[in-house]
Amino acid sequence: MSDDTTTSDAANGFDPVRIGLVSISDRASAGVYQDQGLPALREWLTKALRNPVAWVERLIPDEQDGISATLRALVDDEHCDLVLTTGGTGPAPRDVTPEATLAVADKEMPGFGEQMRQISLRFVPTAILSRQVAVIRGKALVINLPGQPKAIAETLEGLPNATPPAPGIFAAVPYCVDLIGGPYIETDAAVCKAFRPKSAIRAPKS
Ligand SMILES: Nc1ncnc2c1ncn2[C@@H]1O[C@H](COP(=O)(O)OP(=O)(O)OP(=O)(O)O)[C@@H](O)[C@H]1O
Ligand SMILES: Nc1nc2c(c(=O)[nH]1)N[C@H]1C(S)=C(S)[C@@H](COP(=O)(O)O)O[C@H]1N2
Repeated sequence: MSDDTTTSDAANGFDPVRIGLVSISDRASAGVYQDQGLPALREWLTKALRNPVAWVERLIPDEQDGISATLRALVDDEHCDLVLTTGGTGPAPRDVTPEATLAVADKEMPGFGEQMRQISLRFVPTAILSRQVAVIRGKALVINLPGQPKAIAETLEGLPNATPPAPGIFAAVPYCVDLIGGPYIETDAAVCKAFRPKSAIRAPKS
């Protein structure tokens, strides 16, 4: 499946961003049930981001080589700045998303997986079953999220207002993308407040 469309106001003064979304599910890709992964990813990111976004979406089965090939294509050919996957992170025999992601890595970013499991433990005791990883490939950040559609918003947004707070992983994404030479990602603070050191913050757009 291929879909590359641009949404939002490209003339709003924010850097354009290319985002790859990959839903990894045997049953959704075979049409046994309707995919909810891509819509959930896109819905949350559309709320959270102020940049104009070009989306590149793929719905694929849990096949390790196919997942790696998709990630390579999104980064090397489609020039995505950020790629988010959903599904295939658990312990079942066909859950191979972390292996497929590590196979295309230049660098591992273990903090994302650690933080996601911390956040998810606030929602489900089975959070420890998710082996999600994040990696850098070239100038792109690739992050695995769990397959439950509701886990997408849970891990990206966290529980910033709970006691104690649990910052969502997306708060660290914009500065990570800065550091690898990508576009300056700006968020709606009401959905997700991006964390950057003061010296890395650009003047806000009016
Ligand atoms: N893309 C999806 N769309 C809708 N629901 C999903 C999707 N992926 C997972 N789910 C739901 O979350 C549950 C756990 O996800 P998991 O990735 O472990 O799926 P699975 O059991 O490996 O099956 P499959 O790969 O066929 O989706 C699934 O059983 C399903 O109810
Ligand atoms: N936030 C959140 N994390 C979660 C879950 C969830 O419902 N919410 N489900 C867990 C379960 S039950 C499993 S098996 C693992 C792996 O899921 P995956 O194979 O769908 O990626 O994610 C875990 N992490």
